[in-house]
Amino acid sequence: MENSLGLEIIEVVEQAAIASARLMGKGDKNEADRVAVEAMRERMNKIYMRGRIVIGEGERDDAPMLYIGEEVGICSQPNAAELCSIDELLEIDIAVDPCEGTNLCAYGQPGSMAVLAISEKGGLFAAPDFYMKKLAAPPAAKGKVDINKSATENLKILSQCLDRAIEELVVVVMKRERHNDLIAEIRAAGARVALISDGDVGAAINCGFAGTGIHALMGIGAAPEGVISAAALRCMDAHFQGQLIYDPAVVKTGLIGESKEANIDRLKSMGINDPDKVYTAEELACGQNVLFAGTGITSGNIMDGVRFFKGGARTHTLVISSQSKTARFVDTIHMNGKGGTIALK
Ligand SMILES: O=C(COP(=O)(O)O)[C@@H](O)[C@H](O)[C@H](O)[C@H](O)COP(=O)(O)O
Ligand SMILES: [Mn+2]
Ligand SMILES: [Mn+2]
Repeated sequence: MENSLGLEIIEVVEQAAIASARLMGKGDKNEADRVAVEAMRERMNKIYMRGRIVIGEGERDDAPMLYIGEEVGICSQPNAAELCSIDELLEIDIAVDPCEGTNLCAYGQPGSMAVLAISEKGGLFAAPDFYMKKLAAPPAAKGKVDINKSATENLKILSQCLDRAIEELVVVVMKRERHNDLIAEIRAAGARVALISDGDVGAAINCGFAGTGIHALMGIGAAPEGVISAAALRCMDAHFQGQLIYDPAVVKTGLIGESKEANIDRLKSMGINDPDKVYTAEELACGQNVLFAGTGITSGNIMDGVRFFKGGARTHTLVISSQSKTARFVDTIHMNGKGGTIALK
């Protein structure tokens, strides 16, 4: 999968990032999202693959978005058998967030990125558009920290696993009312809190690398983003746990259905009978082969954002593979064919 689709998948996130980056700082998050979706779909439909979106923009069957269940790629066409090889006809599941951190992009803030994860059919958890309580931590703490433990206990464990004082730990938390108690607890335990307005996929991935200055992600974000984060962290052997949040009272903001009871029924109808189950990274991205790719739209801790120059654009992409156990940084110069000097710096 990595060999046959790797480069194509990189171009999918690169094209989405370039499209969104043209709208960076324009204050229009919906448009930044729309162009990324269109660019992603256009590029995906040029790939010899039989793809199905399992995490996308929702079940909108006639919306011009990458909707859940949408089939993408040349080998999804009815006459695919004539066009594609047996390998290309293998079904691929895809989780996308064409513009993760639309607000960040729209307001010219760091950390927005175009991301996706792929695996063979059934290899990614088809999470409902609910919220998810998340815990991400570095490989050294994998399986040792636990989302069922308090933040205070987890910070003690992290401190031992990383061999640094709690005061030297930084935990990323989304700045939301629902996290006020969590933030107070982390601070009281002695650790430092990095508050983010958006973009918890990037925050989770930061935990997988040493040297980012980020040691954990705690709190509640969106479930689809949780699956994409889990895919990346599973490939890195880092820690990720997620638990669906179905009670609107816990989330405080955002619309997640009429009531807790109605949400439990919705989960049951999707085959999720234990709504309180804690999922590991390996359960959320259980495929034998999992590939994550993300291109910076605006610059962040790990990836540079898109830089435009007279003759084209330059992108920075992170590709993480469970198959080859690699995290690759791909620095691409896109030439628009109209001449102009390529700036190396
Ligand atoms: O910040 C986020 C927004 O994602 P997007 O809509 O693709 O730009 C995500 O990283 C969050 O995980 C999540 O969507 C968020 O926490 C849910 O929104 P909110 O109700 O504002 O907390
Ligand atoms: Mn997102
Ligand atoms: Mn998005």
